[in-house]
Amino acid sequence: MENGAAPTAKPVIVAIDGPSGTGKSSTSKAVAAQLGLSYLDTGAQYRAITWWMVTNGIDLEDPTAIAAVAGKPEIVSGTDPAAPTITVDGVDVAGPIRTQEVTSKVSAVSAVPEVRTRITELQRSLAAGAEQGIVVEGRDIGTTVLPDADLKIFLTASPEARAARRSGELKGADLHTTREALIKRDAADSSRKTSPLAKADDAVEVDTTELTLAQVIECVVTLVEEKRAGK
Ligand SMILES: Nc1ncnc2c1ncn2[C@@H]1O[C@H](COP(=O)(O)OP(=O)(O)O)[C@@H](O)[C@H]1O
Ligand SMILES: Nc1ccn([C@@H]2O[C@H](COP(=O)(O)OP(=O)(O)O)[C@@H](O)[C@H]2O)c(=O)n1
Repeated sequence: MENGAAPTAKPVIVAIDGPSGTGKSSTSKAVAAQLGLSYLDTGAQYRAITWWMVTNGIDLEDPTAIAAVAGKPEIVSGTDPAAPTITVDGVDVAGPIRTQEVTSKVSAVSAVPEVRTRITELQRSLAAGAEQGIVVEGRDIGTTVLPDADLKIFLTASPEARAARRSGELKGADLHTTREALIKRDAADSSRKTSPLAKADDAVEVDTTELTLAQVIECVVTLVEEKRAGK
């Protein structure tokens, strides 16, 4: 090696997709932290643009109205897995993007092609700038945003397991209502025309229903290490 410098590993790009409550965020954050990679929660970006539209009184029943202002808010994502951040026009929206109102409206906003084009550009630019590599989680990362990712994972879990995990987070939330809302959002995300929630042909599917979070993390870390070792 010239100058005796240690060989630097090529940045690794990992795409993790799947429906709500399958463990994408928790797994992606932990894998990125363990392997020294950046981390991007793309759902947070769609939630952030939805929050801006709600706050600015945009008619979310009208895709043309959404498209007309899709370029207006400035969305900035911090990609440190130990402390991910999200701001809209300089305002920290990490809390407000998790309200029931935003959750119930995000699918309508994320289905609009102009919104997807805008957010996809941001995602590609963050992935390209990640020096060590990045774990990007969402719905269309392996299929559309980063089709050349080094590793693609598609997480699944039964609707019952996913609803139980979500209502555990939303303290006191009714299990049946949570399950119905989750199934409705998955259906909307899977059936939209532009870049729907889908498993890429070359993604590794991991059913997390019977696995602990620690087991899922270990499984993904092993898959990344195998890729890096060229297996
Ligand atoms: N394999 C698992 N077993 C049990 N709970 C899990 C598992 N994976 C994730 N969780 C929990 O389920 C909830 C939803 O996980 P999250 O990572 O936010 O999913 P997603 O990003 O796919 O919506 C979190 O409270 C998380 O701690
Ligand atoms: N790559 C992505 C990520 C999220 N989304 C949209 O953003 C919403 C919120 O995503 P999220 O990852 O925060 O959802 P949860 O898994 O936290 O429930 C999804 O329901 C989709 O409508 C998307 O369209 N494409």
